[in-house]
This record gives sequence, C-alpha cells and structure tokens, in this order.
Amino acid sequence: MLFGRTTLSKFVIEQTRGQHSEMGALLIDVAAAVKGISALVGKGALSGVAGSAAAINVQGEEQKKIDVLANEAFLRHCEWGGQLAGMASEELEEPFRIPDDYPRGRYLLVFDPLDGSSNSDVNVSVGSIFSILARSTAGAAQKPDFLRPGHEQLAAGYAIYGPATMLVLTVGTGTHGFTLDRESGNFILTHPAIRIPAATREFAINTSNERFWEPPVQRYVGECKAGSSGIRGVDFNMRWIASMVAEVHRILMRGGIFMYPRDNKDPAKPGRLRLLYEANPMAMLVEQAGGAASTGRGRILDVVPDALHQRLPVILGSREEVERLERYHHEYDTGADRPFVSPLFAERSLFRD
Ligand SMILES: O=P(O)(O)OC[C@H]1O[C@](O)(COP(=O)(O)O)[C@@H](O)[C@@H]1O
Repeated sequence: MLFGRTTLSKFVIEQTRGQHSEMGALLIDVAAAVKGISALVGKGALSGVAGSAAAINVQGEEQKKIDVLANEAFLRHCEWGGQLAGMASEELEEPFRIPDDYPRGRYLLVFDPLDGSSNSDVNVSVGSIFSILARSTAGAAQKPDFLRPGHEQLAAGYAIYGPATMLVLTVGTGTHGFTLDRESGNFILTHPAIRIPAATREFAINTSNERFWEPPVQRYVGECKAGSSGIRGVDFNMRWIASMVAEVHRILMRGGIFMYPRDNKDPAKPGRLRLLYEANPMAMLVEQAGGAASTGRGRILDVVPDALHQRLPVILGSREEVERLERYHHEYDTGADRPFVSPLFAERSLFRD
C-alpha cells in the first residue's frame, strides 16, 4: 500500500520551505527529467536510440544518441520554470543560457545527464548526476559563476537506472533514497537517512590502470589484495562496475571505498572524473551519509574549480579507509613512509624462501 508514504515532491516541499522553496520546484523538474530518462533507458534496444550520435563531446569522448537525449531531457524540463540563472552540462562545452522568453532565477543547475553511458549498450546500470548552487544575482549566468567549491552546493543527487530506478538526494539534511513506483509514477521515500559504515572490507578501482597509479594508491590496494596474509590482517573483496553512479550507490547501501586516482598515463588529465559534474555532487551525498570524499590530498568539497570541465583524483566512501589513503598520501609526500614493497610481492618472496 503506497498511499500515505512520503513522495519526493512532499519531501522536497517540506525540506525547502522558506528560503529555498524555488529550489524545491526545480528539484521536482529534475525528477521529471530523470523519469523521462529512466523510461528511455528502460526500453533498451527497443528505444531505437542505441549507438553513437556520430559526434564527439567536449571531453573528447564519443557521444551516444542516448547521451544527447538525456541532455535534452534536463535542459527542456528545467529551463522554463524561472528558478535558474543557467545550467552547465558535462555534454556542453559552455554553460547553457536560459532562453530569453523564460524568466530567470538565482539557481545554477550542474549535471552529467548520463554517466557511464557505454554501459547502456550492455544493459548495466547507468545514472544521472546533478547539483544545485545559488548565486546572489539573477541575471544570465556566466562561466565563472559555476566555478564554486563543492561545499557551497545547496543540493546534490543522482538517479540510478538499474533493476529499479532510484533517486538519491541531499539538500544538506542527510542523504535520502527514493524508489520510482512505475505504476503511480511517483518517487517514494524508501531509504531515509542513509549511513555509510565507517569501516569496510570492499574496494573498487580499475586495476588495469595499476601501473599508472601513484605509490600511495599502489600501497593501499596492494595491502587490500594481500588480505589476511598482509599487514591489514583481513581479506578484502573487490568490485568494479565501471559506472560511478552504481559504485557510489553500492557504497551508500553497504559501505566500501571507490577510487579513481591520479595516474601518470596522461599528465594533462589529473584523474578521469570531473569535479563539477561527478566528484562534487557525489562528495556531498557521501559526506551527508557520514562518509568521506578526498583527492587523497584534501577534501573534494574544498577544491576551488578553475575550469568547467576540470578533472581530479577521487577517493570516496567509508571514512576509515579514505582517512587511511589520505595518511598514505601524506606519508609519501613527506617522505615518512617506509620504502614501498607490495605486500603481494613480500608474500611471494616468503613462498620462495
Ligand atoms: O573505463 P573505466 O576506467 O572503467 O572508467 C569507468 C568510469 O568512467 C565513467 O563511466 C565516467 O565516464 P563518462 O563520464 O565518460 O560516462 C564512470 O562512471 C566510471 O567510474
């Protein structure tokens, strides 16, 4: 029986009443965009939009038709309501200007319309990520207006299009999960006040990049892989879905640590993930759930952006493990760590002896 349960609309109206009631209206428009994308993604090959759009986006990546449509869904659902001064999308090189025939407001919407879209071809969970900032004036937003540190975000969230579609949201009062009831079309509050356990034995990283990682990350992952035979003394499990939304969702549900670290593959790109569209919203959601989010050398939410599409290393999840990685970076940077020997290799040499 779903009547009487808290819908997303009721939740945001209650949570944003007063100073930020217009943000509540904007969040309801974001939810409408997300429902449209969910319907499209859920059709799979039947949607007729599989494959490439024959275009390259601002990230130099091949754009899929579904990326283009998801981007359109956000723009069209959110441009008209009068709450926004502008939008910035991972798919667009420059900020989107609210058309002159619509009223403008004081909020900024930043989004990645379809993260991990290459997974949609193989029927693996994908998602949309968004965040909201405010500015003091309500004219058309310019690029510098978006370059605010993540701790100024007023709201952040993601939608995950998996077996169920969920919208996970924070407006600065904890992190809360809503499940789409496909029959009524409502998002229903099913996961109030999500908490990430401080300790975990599950890590997520793309280990095919291991040779490119910095030593503190090699040290940490080496120790996890050595498990009960190494200095951690416990066995760890590993996961890699290659879809950040799905990885963060798993961490919010049961703990864990997710890493996309700096590597030396391409010195021009300090990490793969984008500060504004991916790292900041996820960092706010994770912190609001009691977890931590770091570059390895500082809190993600304190990074002051210098470009719209800036990338950075991302380490987030269970607090104790994120703090351990920060300590390993500090020890490495200050020369205080012992010479690094992978515990895996140490183990093997024991066997040789
Ligand atoms: O190819 P890899 O190293 O597995 O990368 C996976 C990562 O790339 C992403 O898919 C982001 O890529 P896009 O922004 O290009 O969709 C993340 O969701 C995920 O964590």
